[in-house]
Amino acid sequence: MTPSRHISRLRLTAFRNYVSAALDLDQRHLVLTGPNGAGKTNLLEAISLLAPGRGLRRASFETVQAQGSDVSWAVAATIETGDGPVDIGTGGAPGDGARRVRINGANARSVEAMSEYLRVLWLTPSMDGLFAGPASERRRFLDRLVTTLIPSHSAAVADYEKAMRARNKLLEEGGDSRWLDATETQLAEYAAAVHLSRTDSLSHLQALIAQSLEDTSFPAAHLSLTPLFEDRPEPLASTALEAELKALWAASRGLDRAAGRTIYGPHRVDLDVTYAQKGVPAALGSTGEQKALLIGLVLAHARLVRQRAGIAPFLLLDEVAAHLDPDRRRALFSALDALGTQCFLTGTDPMLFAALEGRAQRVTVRDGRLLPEP
Ligand SMILES: Nc1ncnc2c1ncn2[C@@H]1O[C@H](COP(=O)(O)OP(=O)(O)OP(=O)(O)O)[C@@H](O)[C@H]1O
Repeated sequence: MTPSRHISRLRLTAFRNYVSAALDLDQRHLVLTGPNGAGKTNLLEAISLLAPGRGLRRASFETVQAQGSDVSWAVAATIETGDGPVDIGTGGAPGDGARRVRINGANARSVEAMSEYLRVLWLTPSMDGLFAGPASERRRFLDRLVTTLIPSHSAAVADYEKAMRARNKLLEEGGDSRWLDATETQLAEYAAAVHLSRTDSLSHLQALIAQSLEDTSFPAAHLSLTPLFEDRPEPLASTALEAELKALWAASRGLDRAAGRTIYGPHRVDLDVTYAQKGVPAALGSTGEQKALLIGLVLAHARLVRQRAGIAPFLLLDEVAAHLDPDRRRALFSALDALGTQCFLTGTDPMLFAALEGRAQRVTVRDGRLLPEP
């Protein structure tokens, strides 16, 4: 059994509409209610920044700085790990596009260092259009999923994209073929790593979903990547995949030069999502059905992180309960309890969380102030 972790203290300074706020927490879930614009999502966003990346809004760090304040923004949390508390903090100076991370008072060597102590997953209303929206959103969703399992994945994707821009520039400038050879060798190395991490993570997720197909509270998804090559199967071994990609790019230089971009590669694949039981594309489901599928996916993802990384992830569920009928809401709360992880839920109506009874702490949010309820 994975030891449960929880956030026992949370502090926000000059973060969006919070001037300064602190909250003591126990192991239970946290329910945040309050009127529109109170700061509920902002608090979830603050927690999402305890993971690598730009958080659940994908905002720039200049934007999270409280407007009109010249105090540096900061989010700090004490995590109870089972081996004692760990203090994790992140923040940046006003106008600074970067952020720093501190762990137990010392500067961390990288943002990924936080992943040793906690993982964070989220579901927000902005993900509602995931299945019917552009492929780039699904790739981003997939890469976040992979990064929660393999923290170095986001850096691998960034390396791949950088090498691809270098290749595009060389093609545009009519670069020397030896430079192109070297760039494509490097690109193939990054591409194979990115692609294999994606396929590997998806196959683990699929295996875990298959084990719980009989639980129909939230429909199970079947996920697959569109093929990397149009006319042949993909090699499973890294070196063979690198060789195939290198050959493909060498052969498509003329085409890519004319197009002004690299046409083929892992940056073009799409994540196909269907209902596992019905085999129907996810995008054809009703609004409520798509939401239920997303919830099922996030629950499976959380179980996978717990199983593979050995850390039960914190779950941030923004305005999820409002979309569910009472039976599904109860099923969601039971599923959250079964995960054995601390969940943070938001909503405007406290009645939506009545079925959670004593299993959650409640906080009212008003104008960037946190008011715990007795
Ligand atoms: N950098 C910032 N500085 C100060 N205030 C900000 C900043 N960014 C956003 N806000 C304010 O935060 C508020 C939005 O908070 P948030 O999105 O957390 O609301 P919410 O409680 O989730 O509301 P809803 O129920 O409508 O989703 C808005 O009033 C917005 O103007």
